[in-house]
Amino acid sequence: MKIKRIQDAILPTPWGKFIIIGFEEILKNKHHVVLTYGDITKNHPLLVRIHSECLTGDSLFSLRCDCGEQLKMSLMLIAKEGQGILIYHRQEGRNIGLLNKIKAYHLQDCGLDTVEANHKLGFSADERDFTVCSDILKLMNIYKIRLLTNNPLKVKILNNSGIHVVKRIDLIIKKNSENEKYLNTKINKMGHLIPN
Ligand SMILES: Nc1nc2c(ncn2[C@@H]2O[C@H](COP(=O)(O)OP(=O)(O)OP(=O)(O)O)[C@@H](O)[C@H]2O)c(=O)[nH]1
Ligand SMILES: [Zn+2]
Repeated sequence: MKIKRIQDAILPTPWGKFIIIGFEEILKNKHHVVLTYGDITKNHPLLVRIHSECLTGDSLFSLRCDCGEQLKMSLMLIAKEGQGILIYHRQEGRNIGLLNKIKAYHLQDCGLDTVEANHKLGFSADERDFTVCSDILKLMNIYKIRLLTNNPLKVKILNNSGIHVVKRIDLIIKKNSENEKYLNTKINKMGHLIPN
């Protein structure tokens, strides 16, 4: 396994006290973060969110996407349940990186959708690799999960990697005029299960 658990610490949030755990992806010198809540040895299949890094949505209040609201809702649902984990998967912009994502946003300002913009920049629609997520789950002895996501592809990828996703749980955020086109593209071109 190419990951190493580096350090645990307490992370108080508006929804309660989580434990933050820093992981290092050794060969890539890349850092990931896991938040756990409660006794995660209990109540398996465990409630899990794999949240892909979105600096603009998670930290800068962007309304272009649903990430910030999904992040908050995930932490709230995990705390409400009493135990669970969130993997903060540091593959910004579906793994094209922050600067390319800003280029993709500019192309979207010019009329392209999120998939067309990625293609124009020479990337596939989704460049993410979820191996590190299943490696982290296995390292933490978590093999059966209920996954918070609207993306059935994530479920398929995890199932194929030896993590049994017993249930997919919707994480629907209300559409607004700023994120409507983005969400509709995810529904129409990327197979996300979000009500129209
Ligand atoms: N390339 C690119 N990435 C984007 C764009 N908008 C958001 N992202 C990134 O998309 C990732 C989140 O992926 P989404 O497609 O929104 O959702 P998902 O993770 O597949 O599915 P959920 O589990 O339902 O959230 C984050 O890494 C964001 O930074 C965009 O316009 N272009
Ligand atoms: Zn986002």
